[in-house]
Amino acid sequence: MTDAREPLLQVRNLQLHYRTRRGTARAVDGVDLDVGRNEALVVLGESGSGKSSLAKALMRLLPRNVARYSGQVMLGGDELMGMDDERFRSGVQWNRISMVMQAAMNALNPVVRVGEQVAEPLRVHRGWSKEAAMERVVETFATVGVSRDFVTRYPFELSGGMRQRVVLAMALVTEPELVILDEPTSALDVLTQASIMNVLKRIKREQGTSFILITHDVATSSELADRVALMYAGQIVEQSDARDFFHHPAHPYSKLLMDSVPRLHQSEPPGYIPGEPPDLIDPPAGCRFADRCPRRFGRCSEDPPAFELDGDRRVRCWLHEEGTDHDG
Ligand SMILES: Nc1ncnc2c1ncn2[C@@H]1O[C@H](COP(=O)(O)OP(=O)(O)OP(=O)(O)O)[C@@H](O)[C@H]1O
Repeated sequence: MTDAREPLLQVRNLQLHYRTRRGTARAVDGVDLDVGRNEALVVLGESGSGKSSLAKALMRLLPRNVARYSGQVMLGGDELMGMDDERFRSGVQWNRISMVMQAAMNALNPVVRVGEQVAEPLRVHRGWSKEAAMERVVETFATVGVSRDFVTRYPFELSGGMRQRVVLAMALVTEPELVILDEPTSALDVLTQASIMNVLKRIKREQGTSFILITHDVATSSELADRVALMYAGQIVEQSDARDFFHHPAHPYSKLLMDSVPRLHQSEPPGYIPGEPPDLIDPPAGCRFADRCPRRFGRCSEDPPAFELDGDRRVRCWLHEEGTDHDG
Protein backbone atom coordinates (compact mmCIF):
# COMPACT_ATOMS: atom_id res chain seq x y z
CA MET A 1 0.00 0.00 0.00
CA THR A 2 1.31 3.45 -0.80
CA ASP A 3 0.96 6.17 1.77
CA ALA A 4 0.43 9.63 0.19
CA ARG A 5 2.49 11.22 2.97
CA GLU A 6 5.49 9.00 2.26
CA PRO A 7 8.03 10.58 -0.08
CA LEU A 8 7.86 9.20 -3.61
CA LEU A 9 11.55 8.38 -3.59
CA GLN A 10 13.64 7.51 -0.53
CA VAL A 11 17.33 6.83 -1.02
CA ARG A 12 19.50 5.59 1.82
CA ASN A 13 23.25 5.03 1.88
CA LEU A 14 23.52 4.76 -1.90
CA GLN A 15 27.00 3.86 -3.11
CA LEU A 16 28.34 3.73 -6.66
CA HIS A 17 32.07 3.16 -6.89
CA TYR A 18 34.12 2.64 -10.06
CA ARG A 19 37.21 0.56 -10.64
CA THR A 20 39.96 2.65 -12.20
CA ARG A 21 43.64 2.09 -12.86
CA ARG A 22 44.55 4.29 -9.90
CA GLY A 23 42.12 2.60 -7.48
CA THR A 24 38.43 2.78 -6.54
CA ALA A 25 36.67 6.09 -7.30
CA ARG A 26 33.85 6.66 -4.79
CA ALA A 27 31.61 8.78 -7.05
CA VAL A 28 28.46 8.23 -4.94
CA ASP A 29 29.46 7.54 -1.39
CA GLY A 30 26.63 7.17 1.10
CA VAL A 31 23.89 9.36 -0.37
CA ASP A 32 20.55 9.83 1.44
CA LEU A 33 17.80 11.66 -0.47
CA ASP A 34 14.04 12.14 -0.33
CA VAL A 35 11.86 13.39 -3.18
CA GLY A 36 8.20 14.07 -2.46
CA ARG A 37 5.29 13.56 -4.83
CA ASN A 38 4.91 16.51 -7.19
CA GLU A 39 8.19 17.91 -5.88
CA ALA A 40 11.28 19.16 -7.70
CA LEU A 41 14.57 18.41 -6.01
CA VAL A 42 17.54 20.27 -7.44
CA VAL A 43 20.88 18.53 -7.01
CA LEU A 44 23.65 21.12 -7.13
CA GLY A 45 27.37 20.49 -7.14
CA GLU A 46 30.65 21.28 -8.85
CA SER A 47 31.84 19.29 -11.83
CA GLY A 48 33.02 15.85 -10.70
CA SER A 49 31.08 15.84 -7.42
CA GLY A 50 29.13 12.74 -8.54
CA LYS A 51 25.82 14.21 -9.76
CA SER A 52 25.62 12.23 -13.02
CA SER A 53 26.74 9.10 -11.22
CA LEU A 54 23.90 9.57 -8.74
CA ALA A 55 21.42 9.84 -11.63
CA LYS A 56 22.84 6.73 -13.31
CA ALA A 57 22.71 4.83 -10.02
CA LEU A 58 18.99 5.67 -9.68
CA MET A 59 18.32 4.64 -13.29
CA ARG A 60 20.60 1.60 -12.99
CA LEU A 61 22.52 2.69 -16.09
CA LEU A 62 25.86 1.39 -14.95
CA PRO A 63 29.19 1.21 -16.75
CA ARG A 64 31.14 -2.04 -16.80
CA ASN A 65 33.76 -0.94 -14.30
CA VAL A 66 31.42 -0.79 -11.29
CA ALA A 67 33.24 -1.75 -8.10
CA ARG A 68 30.30 -1.30 -5.75
CA TYR A 69 26.60 -0.58 -6.20
CA SER A 70 24.61 -0.78 -2.98
CA GLY A 71 22.11 0.94 -0.69
CA GLN A 72 18.33 1.23 -0.47
CA VAL A 73 16.11 2.93 -3.07
CA MET A 74 12.37 2.96 -2.38
CA LEU A 75 9.98 4.24 -5.07
CA GLY A 76 6.34 4.58 -4.06
CA GLY A 77 6.84 1.92 -1.40
CA ASP A 78 8.69 -0.53 -3.67
CA GLU A 79 12.29 -1.43 -2.88
CA LEU A 80 14.24 -1.20 -6.16
CA MET A 81 17.76 -2.29 -5.31
CA GLY A 82 16.73 -5.87 -4.62
CA MET A 83 14.84 -6.13 -7.92
CA ASP A 84 16.54 -8.26 -10.58
CA ASP A 85 17.69 -6.53 -13.77
CA GLU A 86 14.92 -7.92 -15.94
CA ARG A 87 12.13 -6.73 -13.64
CA PHE A 88 13.82 -3.37 -13.17
CA ARG A 89 14.17 -2.87 -16.95
CA SER A 90 10.63 -3.89 -17.77
CA GLY A 91 8.87 -2.22 -14.86
CA VAL A 92 10.89 0.74 -13.62
CA GLN A 93 13.55 2.02 -16.01
CA TRP A 94 12.03 4.48 -18.54
CA ASN A 95 8.56 3.57 -17.19
CA ARG A 96 8.34 4.79 -13.61
CA ILE A 97 11.65 6.69 -13.60
CA SER A 98 12.99 8.27 -16.75
CA MET A 99 15.89 10.52 -17.50
CA VAL A 100 17.11 13.19 -19.83
CA MET A 101 20.81 12.52 -20.05
CA GLN A 102 23.50 15.15 -20.32
CA ALA A 103 23.77 16.37 -23.93
CA ALA A 104 20.90 14.06 -24.95
CA MET A 105 19.69 16.51 -27.58
CA ASN A 106 22.93 15.91 -29.47
CA ALA A 107 22.52 12.15 -29.19
CA LEU A 108 19.25 11.87 -31.14
CA ASN A 109 19.57 9.43 -34.03
CA PRO A 110 20.18 11.64 -37.11
CA VAL A 111 18.52 9.26 -39.58
CA VAL A 112 15.29 8.51 -37.67
CA ARG A 113 12.32 10.92 -37.58
CA VAL A 114 11.94 12.46 -34.11
CA GLY A 115 8.36 11.19 -33.67
CA GLU A 116 9.52 7.61 -34.10
CA GLN A 117 12.35 8.14 -31.62
CA VAL A 118 9.97 9.51 -29.00
CA ALA A 119 7.55 6.60 -29.63
CA GLU A 120 10.30 4.03 -29.08
CA PRO A 121 9.88 3.53 -25.30
CA LEU A 122 6.17 2.77 -25.84
CA ARG A 123 6.85 0.43 -28.74
CA VAL A 124 9.82 -1.37 -27.12
CA HIS A 125 8.87 -1.45 -23.41
CA ARG A 126 5.10 -1.53 -23.68
CA GLY A 127 4.53 -3.18 -27.05
CA TRP A 128 2.12 -0.45 -28.24
CA SER A 129 1.01 -0.35 -31.88
CA LYS A 130 2.56 2.30 -34.09
CA GLU A 131 -0.73 4.25 -34.33
CA ALA A 132 -1.39 4.29 -30.57
CA ALA A 133 2.21 5.26 -29.84
CA MET A 134 2.11 8.10 -32.40
CA GLU A 135 -1.11 9.44 -30.93
CA ARG A 136 0.55 9.58 -27.53
CA VAL A 137 3.66 11.22 -29.06
CA VAL A 138 1.53 14.01 -30.52
CA GLU A 139 -0.06 14.56 -27.08
CA THR A 140 3.34 14.65 -25.42
CA PHE A 141 4.68 17.05 -28.05
CA ALA A 142 1.77 19.37 -27.22
CA THR A 143 2.72 19.16 -23.52
CA VAL A 144 6.31 20.23 -24.19
CA GLY A 145 5.33 22.84 -26.79
CA VAL A 146 6.30 21.12 -30.05
CA SER A 147 3.92 21.32 -33.01
CA ARG A 148 2.54 18.01 -34.35
CA ASP A 149 4.13 18.78 -37.75
CA PHE A 150 7.51 18.11 -36.18
CA VAL A 151 6.73 14.42 -35.67
CA THR A 152 8.01 13.63 -39.17
CA ARG A 153 11.10 15.81 -39.01
CA TYR A 154 14.70 14.74 -38.57
CA PRO A 155 16.82 16.10 -35.68
CA PHE A 156 18.95 18.33 -37.96
CA GLU A 157 15.78 20.20 -39.02
CA LEU A 158 15.15 21.35 -35.43
CA SER A 159 16.72 24.16 -33.38
CA GLY A 160 18.58 23.33 -30.14
CA GLY A 161 15.61 24.39 -28.03
CA MET A 162 13.22 22.22 -30.06
CA ARG A 163 15.56 19.22 -29.87
CA GLN A 164 15.71 19.65 -26.08
CA ARG A 165 11.89 19.63 -25.97
CA VAL A 166 11.92 16.46 -28.05
CA VAL A 167 14.24 14.66 -25.60
CA LEU A 168 12.04 15.91 -22.78
CA ALA A 169 9.05 14.39 -24.61
CA MET A 170 10.99 11.12 -24.84
CA ALA A 171 11.36 11.11 -21.04
CA LEU A 172 7.68 12.00 -20.48
CA VAL A 173 5.97 9.82 -23.03
CA THR A 174 5.56 6.87 -20.62
CA GLU A 175 4.08 9.18 -17.92
CA PRO A 176 6.74 8.34 -15.32
CA GLU A 177 6.34 9.30 -11.67
CA LEU A 178 9.87 10.67 -11.53
CA VAL A 179 11.93 12.38 -14.23
CA ILE A 180 15.66 12.95 -13.76
CA LEU A 181 17.12 15.80 -15.79
CA ASP A 182 20.91 15.98 -16.05
CA GLU A 183 21.99 19.52 -17.01
CA PRO A 184 18.98 19.91 -19.34
CA THR A 185 19.61 23.52 -20.29
CA SER A 186 23.36 24.06 -20.04
CA ALA A 187 23.92 23.98 -23.83
CA LEU A 188 21.15 26.51 -24.53
CA ASP A 189 21.00 30.30 -24.63
CA VAL A 190 19.35 32.04 -21.66
CA LEU A 191 15.99 32.70 -23.33
CA THR A 192 15.67 29.09 -24.46
CA GLN A 193 16.75 27.95 -20.98
CA ALA A 194 13.96 30.04 -19.47
CA SER A 195 11.34 28.62 -21.83
CA ILE A 196 12.40 25.04 -21.02
CA MET A 197 12.20 25.80 -17.29
CA ASN A 198 8.69 27.15 -17.86
CA VAL A 199 7.71 23.94 -19.63
CA LEU A 200 8.99 21.92 -16.66
CA LYS A 201 7.09 24.09 -14.17
CA ARG A 202 3.89 23.64 -16.14
CA ILE A 203 4.30 19.87 -16.41
CA LYS A 204 4.88 19.68 -12.67
CA ARG A 205 1.79 21.77 -11.98
CA GLU A 206 -0.50 20.04 -14.46
CA GLN A 207 0.65 16.43 -14.25
CA GLY A 208 2.00 16.18 -10.70
CA THR A 209 5.31 14.74 -11.91
CA SER A 210 8.32 14.75 -9.55
CA PHE A 211 11.68 15.92 -10.81
CA ILE A 212 15.32 15.59 -9.89
CA LEU A 213 17.11 18.40 -11.70
CA ILE A 214 20.87 18.04 -11.75
CA THR A 215 22.83 21.19 -12.43
CA HIS A 216 25.66 23.46 -11.42
CA ASP A 217 23.59 26.49 -12.42
CA VAL A 218 22.17 27.97 -9.21
CA ALA A 219 20.26 30.81 -10.89
CA THR A 220 18.32 28.73 -13.43
CA SER A 221 17.56 25.93 -10.98
CA SER A 222 16.03 28.28 -8.40
CA GLU A 223 13.04 28.69 -10.73
CA LEU A 224 11.84 25.11 -10.34
CA ALA A 225 13.30 23.98 -7.03
CA ASP A 226 11.12 22.98 -4.08
CA ARG A 227 14.09 21.44 -2.30
CA VAL A 228 17.83 21.55 -2.86
CA ALA A 229 20.50 18.93 -2.23
CA LEU A 230 24.10 20.05 -2.48
CA MET A 231 26.63 17.41 -3.43
CA TYR A 232 30.32 17.52 -2.61
CA ALA A 233 32.86 14.77 -3.28
CA GLY A 234 30.30 11.98 -3.62
CA GLN A 235 28.17 13.01 -0.62
CA ILE A 236 25.15 15.23 0.04
CA VAL A 237 26.34 17.93 2.44
CA GLU A 238 23.06 19.84 2.76
CA GLN A 239 19.44 19.07 1.91
CA SER A 240 16.96 21.88 2.56
CA ASP A 241 13.78 23.55 1.47
CA ALA A 242 14.75 25.69 -1.56
CA ARG A 243 13.85 29.01 0.06
CA ASP A 244 15.93 28.19 3.15
CA PHE A 245 18.82 27.02 1.01
CA PHE A 246 18.91 30.06 -1.26
CA HIS A 247 18.35 32.63 1.51
CA HIS A 248 19.99 31.03 4.55
CA PRO A 249 22.34 28.26 3.43
CA ALA A 250 23.48 26.24 6.44
CA HIS A 251 26.61 24.32 5.43
CA PRO A 252 29.78 26.43 5.07
CA TYR A 253 30.15 25.08 1.52
CA SER A 254 26.56 26.11 0.69
CA LYS A 255 27.26 29.62 2.00
CA LEU A 256 30.40 29.96 -0.11
CA LEU A 257 28.58 28.61 -3.14
CA MET A 258 25.73 31.11 -2.75
CA ASP A 259 28.26 33.95 -2.27
CA SER A 260 29.94 32.94 -5.52
CA VAL A 261 26.75 33.44 -7.59
CA PRO A 262 27.00 36.76 -9.47
CA ARG A 263 24.00 39.03 -8.88
CA LEU A 264 22.69 42.12 -10.61
CA HIS A 265 23.29 45.44 -8.80
CA GLN A 266 25.98 43.91 -6.60
CA SER A 267 28.76 46.27 -5.58
CA GLU A 268 31.11 43.57 -4.20
CA PRO A 269 32.62 41.11 -6.67
CA PRO A 270 31.24 37.56 -6.26
CA GLY A 271 33.26 35.36 -3.93
CA TYR A 272 35.13 32.24 -4.94
CA ILE A 273 36.00 29.04 -3.17
CA PRO A 274 39.75 28.54 -2.94
CA GLY A 275 41.27 25.09 -3.33
CA GLU A 276 40.13 21.97 -5.15
CA PRO A 277 37.68 19.19 -4.22
CA PRO A 278 39.39 16.08 -2.83
CA ASP A 279 40.32 13.06 -4.93
CA LEU A 280 37.45 10.55 -4.94
CA ILE A 281 39.95 7.71 -5.13
CA ASP A 282 41.37 8.31 -1.69
CA PRO A 283 39.17 10.92 -0.01
CA PRO A 284 40.42 12.29 3.30
CA ALA A 285 39.08 10.85 6.55
CA GLY A 286 36.75 13.30 8.29
CA CYS A 287 34.78 16.08 6.64
CA ARG A 288 35.61 16.15 2.91
CA PHE A 289 35.23 19.92 2.72
CA ALA A 290 37.47 20.63 5.73
CA ASP A 291 40.56 21.59 3.71
CA ARG A 292 38.70 24.42 1.99
CA CYS A 293 36.48 25.42 4.90
CA PRO A 294 36.94 28.80 6.61
CA ARG A 295 35.08 27.47 9.70
CA ARG A 296 37.14 24.34 10.18
CA PHE A 297 37.79 23.28 13.80
CA GLY A 298 39.18 20.24 15.63
CA ARG A 299 36.10 18.04 15.25
CA CYS A 300 36.28 18.21 11.43
CA SER A 301 38.94 15.48 11.37
CA GLU A 302 36.02 13.12 12.14
CA ASP A 303 33.41 12.29 9.50
CA PRO A 304 30.26 14.32 10.36
CA PRO A 305 26.86 12.60 10.19
CA ALA A 306 23.90 14.49 8.68
CA PHE A 307 22.39 16.54 11.52
CA GLU A 308 18.65 17.22 11.34
CA LEU A 309 17.70 20.88 11.74
CA ASP A 310 14.35 22.63 12.00
CA GLY A 311 12.45 23.05 8.76
CA ASP A 312 13.29 19.57 7.53
CA ARG A 313 16.94 20.32 6.81
CA ARG A 314 19.84 17.90 6.94
CA VAL A 315 23.34 19.29 7.18
CA ARG A 316 26.52 17.27 7.23
CA CYS A 317 28.65 19.59 9.34
CA TRP A 318 29.81 19.52 12.97
CA LEU A 319 28.85 23.19 13.42
CA HIS A 320 25.25 21.96 13.47
CA GLU A 321 25.72 19.25 16.04
CA GLU A 322 23.44 21.06 18.50
CA GLY A 323 20.81 21.71 15.83
CA THR A 324 21.87 25.27 14.97
CA ASP A 325 24.92 26.94 13.52
CA HIS A 326 27.13 28.25 16.36
CA ASP A 327 27.33 31.82 15.14
CA GLY A 328 25.37 31.81 11.88
N1 LIG B 1 32.75 5.07 -15.71
C1 LIG B 1 33.58 5.72 -14.88
N2 LIG B 1 34.74 5.15 -14.50
C2 LIG B 1 35.59 5.76 -13.66
N3 LIG B 1 35.37 6.96 -13.11
C3 LIG B 1 34.23 7.61 -13.45
C4 LIG B 1 33.28 7.02 -14.36
N4 LIG B 1 32.26 7.89 -14.50
C5 LIG B 1 32.54 8.97 -13.72
N5 LIG B 1 33.73 8.80 -13.09
C6 LIG B 1 34.37 9.71 -12.13
O1 LIG B 1 33.47 9.85 -11.04
C7 LIG B 1 33.50 11.19 -10.56
C8 LIG B 1 32.10 11.78 -10.57
O2 LIG B 1 31.70 11.96 -11.92
P1 LIG B 1 30.25 12.45 -12.35
O3 LIG B 1 30.21 12.54 -13.84
O4 LIG B 1 29.26 11.62 -11.65
O5 LIG B 1 30.24 13.92 -11.71
P2 LIG B 1 29.35 15.19 -12.06
O6 LIG B 1 29.17 15.92 -10.78
O7 LIG B 1 28.14 14.77 -12.79
O8 LIG B 1 30.28 16.02 -13.01
P3 LIG B 1 29.91 16.86 -14.33
O9 LIG B 1 29.04 17.99 -13.88
O10 LIG B 1 31.24 17.30 -14.84
O11 LIG B 1 29.22 15.88 -15.24
C9 LIG B 1 34.51 11.95 -11.42
O12 LIG B 1 35.74 11.94 -10.74
C10 LIG B 1 34.57 11.11 -12.69
O13 LIG B 1 35.83 11.24 -13.29
